[in-house]
Amino acid sequence: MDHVGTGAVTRETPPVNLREFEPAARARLDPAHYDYFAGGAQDEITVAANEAAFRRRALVPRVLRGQGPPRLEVTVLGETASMPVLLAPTAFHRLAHPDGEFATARAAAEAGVIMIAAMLSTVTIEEIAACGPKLWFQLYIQPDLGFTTSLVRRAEDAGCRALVVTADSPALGRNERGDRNGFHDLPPGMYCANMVQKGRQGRDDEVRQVALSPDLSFRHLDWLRETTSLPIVLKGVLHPADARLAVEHGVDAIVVSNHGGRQLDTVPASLDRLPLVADAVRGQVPLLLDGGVRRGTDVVKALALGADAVAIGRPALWGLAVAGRAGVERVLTLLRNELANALTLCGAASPGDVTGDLLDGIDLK
Ligand SMILES: Cc1cc2nc3c(=O)[nH]c(=O)nc-3n(C[C@H](O)[C@H](O)[C@H](O)COP(=O)(O)O)c2cc1C
Ligand SMILES: CCCCCCC(=O)C(=O)O
Repeated sequence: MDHVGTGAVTRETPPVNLREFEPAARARLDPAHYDYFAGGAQDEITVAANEAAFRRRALVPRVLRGQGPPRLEVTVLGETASMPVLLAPTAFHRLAHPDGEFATARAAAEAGVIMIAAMLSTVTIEEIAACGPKLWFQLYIQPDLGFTTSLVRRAEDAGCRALVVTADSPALGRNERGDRNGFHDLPPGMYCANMVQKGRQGRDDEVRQVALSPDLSFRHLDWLRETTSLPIVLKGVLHPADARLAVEHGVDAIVVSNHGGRQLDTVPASLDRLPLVADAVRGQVPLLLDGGVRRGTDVVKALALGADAVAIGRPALWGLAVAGRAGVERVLTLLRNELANALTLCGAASPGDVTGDLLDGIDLK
C-alpha cells in the first residue's frame, strides 16, 4: 500500500511537500510515462524557468496585523472554491494511475477546488462530472467545428461551468523525451474517451484523431462566443497584446501560461509575464496563472503580481501516481496548509488581502 492513506507501514518517507511527490511518483511509473509527465519542449529551459521565477522573488511580510487565521475561499467566474488553486488540465490520467480522472475528480470534489478537465482525458467528461467536482472543461478547438460543438454541448450538459480554450498549441511542442522513448501512443485499452464517435454505417465506435491546428485564430473564439453562453477562459497567453485582444473578443478570464514549458521552449516563465498581462488587462477579467507553482509562497507571489488564482499541473499527477485519489488529496492539503501559513506570516487575512507591496524587486539569486 502506498504511504498516503491507511495502509501498511512502508520504509519510504512520505512526501512532506509537493516537490517530494515527484521522485515518489517516478519510482512507481513506467519510465516513458514519467518522462511524458515530467518533460517539456526541447532543452526544457522554460520548464526550469517556471520554478526558478518563483524562487528568485522575495516576500516582504507585514507584521502585527492581528487578523486571525486566514480565509482561503475565492470566487472565480461565479464559482466559489475552497482556495485559489485549481487543477490545471492535464491529459491521460490513466497513465498515472488505473483510476485515472475518476481519482483526480473525487479528490477535487473532496477538496472543494475547481478541476479543469482536459479534453484529452482517459474517461469521459460525463464520468468526471459524476464524481462531483466543481468542473471546467478544457478544449482544443478542432477544425471540425461540428464535432467541437458536440464537445461543447457535452461539457454544458455535464454541468461544466466554463470552457478553457488552449491557445498555445497550434502545433505540438517538440518533446525529445518522447522521441527517445518512442512514446507516441497510449497503451492498448487506453484512449481519449471524449473523442469516441459512433462508427458510420453500423461500424464499431471509433476514436477520432486529435487535431492541433495552425489555422486557429481569434475568429474561432468569436465563433465559440456565439456557440455557447458558458464563460470562456483563454489559456496560454504570455503577450500583453494578446491579452488585450482576448478581452476585446469577449473572453471572461485569461490563464497566463506557457503550458508547463511543453510547447515553445525558451519562452519566459509564466510568473515573469504575469505583471505585463495584468497591466494590459487592468482588472477587466480575472487572471489565472500556471507553471511552476509548488509552494504556498508561490501562490502568494502570483497573487501579489496580479493573479486571482493559480493552477497546478504536474504536482497533481505526481500525487495521482503515488496514491490515486488519496495522493491528489494529500497534494492539495499540503498546498492548502502552506498557503494558510504563508498568508498568516505575510499578515494577509485572505487571498484578496495580498497586495503588490508584499513583493519587492530583490532577486534572491
Ligand atoms: C502531462 C501534462 C499534460 C498536459 N495536458 C494538457 C492538456 O491536455 N491541455 C492543456 O491545455 N494543457 C495541458 N498541460 C499543461 C497544463 O495545463 C499546465 O499549463 C501546466 O502543467 C502547468 O505547469 P506545471 O506542471 O508546472 O504546474 C499538460 C501538462 C502536463 C504536465
Ligand atoms: C495530439 C495529442 C496532443 C496531446 C497533448 C496533450 C498536452 O497538452 C500535453 O501533453 O501537454
